Amino acid sequence: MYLSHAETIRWLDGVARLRTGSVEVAVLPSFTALPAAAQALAGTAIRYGAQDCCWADAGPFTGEVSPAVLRELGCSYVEVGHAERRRHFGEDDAMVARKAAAAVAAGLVPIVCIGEPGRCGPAEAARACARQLAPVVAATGNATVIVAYEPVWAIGAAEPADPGHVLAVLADIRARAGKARIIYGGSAGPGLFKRLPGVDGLFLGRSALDLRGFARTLAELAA
Ligand SMILES: O=C(CO)COP(=O)(O)O
Repeated sequence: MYLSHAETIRWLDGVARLRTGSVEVAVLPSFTALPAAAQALAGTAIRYGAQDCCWADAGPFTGEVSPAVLRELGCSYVEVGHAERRRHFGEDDAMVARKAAAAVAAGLVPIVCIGEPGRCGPAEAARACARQLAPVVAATGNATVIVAYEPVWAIGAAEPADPGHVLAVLADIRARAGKARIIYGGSAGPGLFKRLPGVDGLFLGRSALDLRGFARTLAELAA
């Protein structure tokens, strides 16, 4: 929720012109911009998705957005369990797991956000992530899932988490997450990817809003 609708449309037009090479790129704009994303990204390899969804496809859930409708709008992905959803909107691990399962059932790939809430060592962080991940793994089985490891304290911060910390927690997540791809988020941007060997991708917040920075990060992933 950093951009106005008009700014989002201009940003999507810029995203459509990015050179993605071999890198899989997906953008997750506000719900209200999804039809514009479909239009702007048509004919490109860039996929799009939403930042949240309901755990039900239809019914009396005023104000919620159905995963089936997201699929109908051409979404490939949906983010669930972002730290801000957990903190401001009371989402708990069980609810996030239900959302992930509903996304899978609707034909979407859930991007499930997990991460320790405060600064701590990698062992404690891994325990927090394991608690968040377990119900998701139980609810989604063998389905394709992307896990976004985002230490909550590194989101919106000046710097990403230390690569040593990230890689230690990532190893533990990988052991629990089956074949899920694992991406890192939390003040990610240019210069980070090469410092995180073994991570499957990056989850960009603010830095993607600057298209030149986005392009630089993409070039580093393609290298
Ligand atoms: O939460 C994030 C992506 O969803 C990360 O945001 P920042 O990259 O702005 O820290």
